[in-house]
Amino acid sequence: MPKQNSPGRLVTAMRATPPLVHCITNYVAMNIAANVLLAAGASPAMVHAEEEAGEFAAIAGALTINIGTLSASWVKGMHNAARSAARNGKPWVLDPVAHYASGFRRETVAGLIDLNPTIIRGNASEIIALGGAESRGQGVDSRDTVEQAEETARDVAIQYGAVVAVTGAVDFVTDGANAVRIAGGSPLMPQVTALGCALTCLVGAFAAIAPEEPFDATVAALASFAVAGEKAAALADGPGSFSWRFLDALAGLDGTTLDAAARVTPV
Ligand SMILES: Nc1ncnc2c1ncn2[C@@H]1O[C@H](COP(=O)(O)OP(=O)(O)O)[C@@H](O)[C@H]1O
Ligand SMILES: Cc1ncsc1CCOP(=O)(O)O
Ligand SMILES: [Mg+2]
Repeated sequence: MPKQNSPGRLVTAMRATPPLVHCITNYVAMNIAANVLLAAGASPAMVHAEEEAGEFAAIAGALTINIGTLSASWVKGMHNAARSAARNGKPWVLDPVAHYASGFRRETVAGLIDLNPTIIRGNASEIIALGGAESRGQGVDSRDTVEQAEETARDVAIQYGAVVAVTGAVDFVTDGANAVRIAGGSPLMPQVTALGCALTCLVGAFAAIAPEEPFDATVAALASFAVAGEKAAALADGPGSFSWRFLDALAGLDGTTLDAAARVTPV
């Protein structure tokens, strides 16, 4: 019998019943995010048009919203989708990519947070800035460490009633009361563009599998990336070969392997 909190049980459940995941993500991430979801056993759909995003969120198991490449029309689609997810009791995940970089991004994230994301996933600079603390972030990459973001992550989780995941060398997940660190992965991961965005979509896939357990769903997604990343890096020559090896490693991951290899430590 798997342990109650084992991330592997959610991997097994996903392979048994592939969830439909509604992803509003950026142009850079669309392809790799869809491939990551397929490798993990989920069914991705990239749907951002304001004319259909609300309708689609109602039929998907979960929604993910990423502000990486914004336009006014996309923001309307995001609002329609987030409102529809809330109306239909579907979890939704926010990825506030470089939200400190412009007024448009700041306003967009403020508006989306008002729509109550279930989970927020970002790198350290993004989460620090979300809590109003001093962030060194400029573009899409983090310039801060996860450790520096942990206290703010707890505050953000409490303030917005969301599970908050900060990713980096060692990931941190909190709902304000509970917290874990997840070790693993590889320094090659931030060398492959949009892997963080793809992870946000995978968090959505696990949230669709376990909508009542957003904390465990987030841990399962991050632990899957940590274990697959470590495995891929062991044989990779650089970011190019890492990228395809990572997809293969994710596709080969099953629940038992994940539970044996995941390094999840309560804080
Ligand atoms: N130095 C590192 N060592 C190991 N894993 C890392 C490292 N940096 C990032 N990762 C992993 O890369 C993935 C994407 O995280 P991150 O790079 O923080 O997101 P983003 O692409 O949004 O900035 C996560 O699974 C994270 O754990
Ligand atoms: C390069 C770039 N520019 C806008 S979105 C994007 C991708 C960011 O991906 P990630 O947040 O996973 O590094
Ligand atoms: Mg990112």
